[in-house]
Amino acid sequence: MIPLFHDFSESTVLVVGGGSVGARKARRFAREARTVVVSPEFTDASFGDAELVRGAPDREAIEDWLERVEPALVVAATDDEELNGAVADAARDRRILVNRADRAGGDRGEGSVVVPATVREDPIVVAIATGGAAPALSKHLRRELEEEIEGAGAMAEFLGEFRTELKARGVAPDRRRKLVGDAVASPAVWTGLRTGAPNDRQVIEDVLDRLEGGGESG
Ligand SMILES: C[C@@]1(CC(=O)O)c2cc3[nH]c(cc4nc(cc5[nH]c(cc(n2)[C@H]1CCC(=O)O)[C@@](C)(CC(=O)O)[C@@H]5CCC(=O)O)C(CC(=O)O)=C4CCC(=O)O)c(CCC(=O)O)c3CC(=O)O
Ligand SMILES: NC(=O)C1=CN([C@@H]2O[C@H](COP(=O)(O)OP(=O)(O)OC[C@H]3O[C@@H](n4cnc5c(N)ncnc54)[C@H](O)[C@@H]3O)[C@@H](O)[C@H]2O)C=CC1
Repeated sequence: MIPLFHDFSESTVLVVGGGSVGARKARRFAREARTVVVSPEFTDASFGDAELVRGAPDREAIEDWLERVEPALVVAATDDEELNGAVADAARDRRILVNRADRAGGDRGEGSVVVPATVREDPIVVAIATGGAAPALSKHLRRELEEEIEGAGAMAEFLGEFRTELKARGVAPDRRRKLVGDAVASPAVWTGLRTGAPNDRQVIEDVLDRLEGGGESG
């Protein structure tokens, strides 16, 4: 399987099954997509901004749901393996992406997607999967990485502005690459960002002074 980042902002995600797994997936997708959850019962856990629809679709009713909702992705998260299989088959027939919560391993079939453990340090996103071998390990690594990359979001924002500034000043590509490489490896820049530098413009000026002055070339 190949990791990709997918924009769901104009899409619908259909979650079949309203238990704790359905709720977790619904919370995640509802951050961005219109998310509809169908289930005869819903757990007390939060479903985020998802729309909850009571129902217990069988194989045929699933076809109707897909036709009506036109989802970009379907999550099969019921405790009924056969129904999850029917959801996956129906989605595949229509070339809709499908995430089965009750299947592990690499042999997942066409159009399968896995929901990874995710670390967010906006604008940075890290996705972790274990090929289905051990989701608990994905969760464990996610927690470790959350600590590890603290502050990297601010660095990403800073470097984004820094690159724009260098381009605006007409700095040649080779020189730009060197300056950006030096900035990202500079302990002083990391410390400045982590201790809440006054503003990125000032940091950019300081970094340019320092780097162009040859004081810190990394
Ligand atoms: C294949 C996959 C399909 C998919 O769901 O996309 C899948 C499948 C299964 N998970 C199972 C169990 C558990 N899953 C978790 C947790 C998470 N599972 C997630 C993803 C995935 N789970 C995909 C593979 C990802 C990878 O490759 O690593 C995470 C990362 C994302 C998310 O789901 O949001 C989320 C952590 C989020 C976070 O905290 O960051 C825990 C831990 C817990 O709940 O505390 C347990 C109990 C402990 C254990 O069993 O490990 C079972 C057995 C069910 C049973 O016992 O019957 C199956 C089915 C099977 O194995 O057959
Ligand atoms: N991917 C993951 O992270 C994990 C996956 N699992 C797998 O996911 C499945 C679901 O896990 P939980 O949410 O903990 O189970 P659960 O039993 O709490 O929830 C299942 C939900 O499916 C609903 N349901 C039953 N028939 C339905 C139908 N015809 N249409 C729509 N909804 C229906 C039930 O009302 C219930 O709300 C488990 O069977 C297990 O195989 C379990 C743990 C973690």
